[in-house]
Amino acid sequence: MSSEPAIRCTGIGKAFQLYAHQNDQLKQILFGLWKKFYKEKWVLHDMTFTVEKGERVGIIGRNGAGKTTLLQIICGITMPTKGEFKVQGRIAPILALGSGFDGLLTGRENARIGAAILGLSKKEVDARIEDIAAFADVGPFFEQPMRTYSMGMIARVAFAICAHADANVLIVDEALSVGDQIFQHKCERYIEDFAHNGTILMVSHDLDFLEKLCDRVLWLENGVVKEIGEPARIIADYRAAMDAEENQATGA
Ligand SMILES: Nc1ncnc2c1ncn2[C@@H]1O[C@H](COP(=O)(O)OP(=O)(O)OP(=O)(O)O)[C@@H](O)[C@H]1O
Repeated sequence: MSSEPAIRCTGIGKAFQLYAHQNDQLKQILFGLWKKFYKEKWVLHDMTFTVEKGERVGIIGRNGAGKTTLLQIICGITMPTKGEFKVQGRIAPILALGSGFDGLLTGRENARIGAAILGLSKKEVDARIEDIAAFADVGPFFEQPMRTYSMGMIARVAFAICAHADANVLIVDEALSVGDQIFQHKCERYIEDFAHNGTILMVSHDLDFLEKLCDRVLWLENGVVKEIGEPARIIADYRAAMDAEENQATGA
């Protein structure tokens, strides 16, 4: 087994292109060689960190800090503007997978496609599809088009596929927040179980769960790593910063 980390990010930066007017995008395509018709919005800056094989790393930070964007880069959904990243092993991107579902296809059809995208052969998909259905536990909706699903039901199917994909790197973006309590606990048990053998990189606002699960926590602020290290310490610092800001805002 190679001693390379499961995830290595080196100098990752991400800028989105913001267009002031709708037709600026067309102008950019036609005349972009001569003039820039967009403003760059940098949301990640020079992010360098590694996640070792078998490590559980949580990512925390305020809304808009760049957590989802970072996970999307690591999952290959969006490209970094600067820097490089490398992932060793098979990724299961929980929730990100759900955003690729086709609303016209049934849960079963999307689950088959999703599992294949994650690398399962047709034979493996055939063997696991009923287990995926049972894990998702959306009842007869599994045979209905996914446009009829609630957010929580979409998350259930996405999570179920990832849980059966033989992945060794689990990327979780707030997957638990949209599920009901029963499903949340089922996912938590699955994640805790997965943590015995696999690598986990997980974004969550559930600080208690991250503190219990993770070996390290990364605090992302305005697109930079503010702190990374021992969960209890980082989470205490983060809570103190949030409390101080809230007190300032409310004049308490
Ligand atoms: N496609 C896009 N185009 C322009 N800006 C974007 C795009 N996607 C995200 N952003 C911006 O990037 C920043 C980081 O967003 P991101 O979703 O990564 O934050 P986050 O930390 O996951 O937030 P939250 O906790 O609210 O989920 C935000 O300012 C957001 O508005």
